[in-house]
Amino acid sequence: MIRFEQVGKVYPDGTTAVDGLSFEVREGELVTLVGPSGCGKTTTMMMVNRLTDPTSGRILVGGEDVARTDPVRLRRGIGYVIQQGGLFPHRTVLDNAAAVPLLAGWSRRRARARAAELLELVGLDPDTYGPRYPGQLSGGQRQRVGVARALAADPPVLLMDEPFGAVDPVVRERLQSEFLALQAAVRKTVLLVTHDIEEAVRIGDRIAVYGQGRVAQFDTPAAVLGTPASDYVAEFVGADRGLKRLSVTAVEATDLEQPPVARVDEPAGAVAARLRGSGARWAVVLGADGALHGWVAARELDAAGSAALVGGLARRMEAWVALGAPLKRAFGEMLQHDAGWVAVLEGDRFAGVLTPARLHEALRRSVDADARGVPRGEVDFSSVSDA
Ligand SMILES: Nc1ncnc2c1ncn2[C@@H]1O[C@H](COP(=O)(O)OP(=O)(O)OP(=O)(O)O)[C@@H](O)[C@H]1O
Repeated sequence: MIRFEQVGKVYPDGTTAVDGLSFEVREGELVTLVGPSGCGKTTTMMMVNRLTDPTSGRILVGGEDVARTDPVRLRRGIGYVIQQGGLFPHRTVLDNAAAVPLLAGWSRRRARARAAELLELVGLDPDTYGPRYPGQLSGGQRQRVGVARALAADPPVLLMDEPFGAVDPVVRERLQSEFLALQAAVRKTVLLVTHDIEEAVRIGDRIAVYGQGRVAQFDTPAAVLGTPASDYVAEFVGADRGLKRLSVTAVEATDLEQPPVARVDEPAGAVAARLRGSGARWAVVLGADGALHGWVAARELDAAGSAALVGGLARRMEAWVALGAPLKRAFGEMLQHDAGWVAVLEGDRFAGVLTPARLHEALRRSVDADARGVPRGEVDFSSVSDA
């Protein structure tokens, strides 16, 4: 969808910003460009929508050479999100979000209706935030408006330059999750610049790791972490790449243990006897439909009358993740709730539990798979919640 063919850029003062760039962003794919400051990431991006032109090679968007495409027409199909949102300070949030459709000649009414829809989509209530000015928003809210504005004309391609750069780490992670959920729904072809390797591996389908003006490695996050192409890449992704791997390895069904299970409508006595038989100290409690209801301790079953129903004794399951979520999320849940395990759900059905030992095995499996070049289960980021 976006294809770089031997692209080079030398600025008029003689600075070589990029040299010999060749890679392709497939339709619906999110590629992150990551690298140290000044390595040519922004220049790469600006050549796609012709804010600057290459001095050698060519760039194709949807099969068309951008050098032969009228810049105005080209930019209509390419949303652009820049750091801090790049909003017009003297226009309301609603009018900022409506800016691109208005430029494209939509009526004010239709553009505003579309803007309101997009604000809603990025989690901003249009009635509350629409009439405000950018100065009256938090950094994270401004970024969201920036994303809404870029999406308003429904362009197939999105360029994002450090879109989550100007906010604190907690907001940043939330914006990333929200954006990934949004991207799962809208499936744009995205080129996203960041200098944060953590962000690059978390959200990229593939990553281009930049050295000075060149791509040092172009591959999936798992491959970049697992088998860095050079010492430069290894150093850039960092010594803690084992930890980063937690972000890109999914919780799979085979990682799970199956604890004893009880139904809400079972009497406590029967379940207590079952647990005594197996030596287990607790059981997972499921509703009649197989959905997770909570958990119950053997001690509490013993203390209750044997005819009491398990459903009334169960406690809420605080620590849980969805199947396909990254291991990092599962580990985070364990730490946050001081839990020895987390429940894993598939939809709202209980799939099993992940224990620290199983988490460690999953991580090993992921390292081994990379060593053998075996593709691993995909991390389902839509399952990443902000709770
Ligand atoms: N208009 C320009 N004229 C001359 N040199 C430029 C111009 N714009 C950028 N450069 C140079 O080109 C190189 C690449 O810059 P670019 O902004 O693409 O890097 P970057 O990787 O996006 O950096 P950062 O992460 O700091 O934004 C740098 O050496 C920069 O100084």
